[in-house]
Amino acid sequence: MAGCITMVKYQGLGNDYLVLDPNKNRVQLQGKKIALMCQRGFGLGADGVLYGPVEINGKTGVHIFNADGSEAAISGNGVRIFAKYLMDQGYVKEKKFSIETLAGPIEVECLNSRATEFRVNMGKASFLSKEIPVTGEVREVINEDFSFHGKDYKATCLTVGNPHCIIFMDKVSKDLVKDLGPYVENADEFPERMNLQICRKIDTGNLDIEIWERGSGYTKASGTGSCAAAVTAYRLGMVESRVNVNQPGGMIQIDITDNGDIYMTGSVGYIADMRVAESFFS
Ligand SMILES: N[C@@H](CCC[C@H](N)C(=O)O)C(=O)O
Repeated sequence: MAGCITMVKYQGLGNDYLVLDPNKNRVQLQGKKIALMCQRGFGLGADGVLYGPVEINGKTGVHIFNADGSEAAISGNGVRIFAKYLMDQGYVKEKKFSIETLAGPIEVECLNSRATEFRVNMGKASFLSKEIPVTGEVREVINEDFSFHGKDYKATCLTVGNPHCIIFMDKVSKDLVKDLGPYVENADEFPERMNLQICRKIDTGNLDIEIWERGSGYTKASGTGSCAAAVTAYRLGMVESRVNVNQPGGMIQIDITDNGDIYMTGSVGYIADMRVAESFFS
């Protein structure tokens, strides 16, 4: 249809993204337009936008944007969604391939014929303050005292390509993370802002998390958030190396290898092909 932009909507455990393919559309992406696209009232409604396939470091890659238009180096659900998009569109025929992101190359493996299950090597985590980043002297930020919105918490911070703060609680809920999330996301200690997961240990093989995403707010699932929660619980000796991370949108399975690689296994669902009026981008 003349004068329209095509986008494809997918979800990973209810964490929904719009895929905008520059090979099929001539558009200039700007933060405020991404934010408008993601709005659930005046826009198409999504937790973020995946812009690709594009060339990153000479390889096939994707740019990942949050609902406020900010760019994230990595998204776990986003990478699984983009892997499905590449297969659905015929860009990729193999079952194992790599997707380049601003956090580096991510190895993905399609686990079924419908391309709805993927296993992803998300790389290694770092708890080092200067890599996350967290202000203050260089140290590992493990079970450290923080004060958010006038209340004291023990928190662990790490990067899995993007920054995460993990706070263990006896009870987690949507209300709790929505109350605390904005204060953690924008705390002075976090120069690049922060993703928050509040986390409850169910047993040595299961965690329960609620998520407040940097740049997107409350979401039903987070792949990198699942990795961050599992690796933190493992580092603190709370769980085994295989952890089911339960969250409102479903369960993501995390495997931590002896050399510290984090494997994430989870589902992806196609939602719709969308035609968007070009005026929407003007
Ligand atoms: N939901 C995503 C995380 C997206 C990026 C995050 N909001 C950030 O800004 O780092 C996931 O599945 O990892």
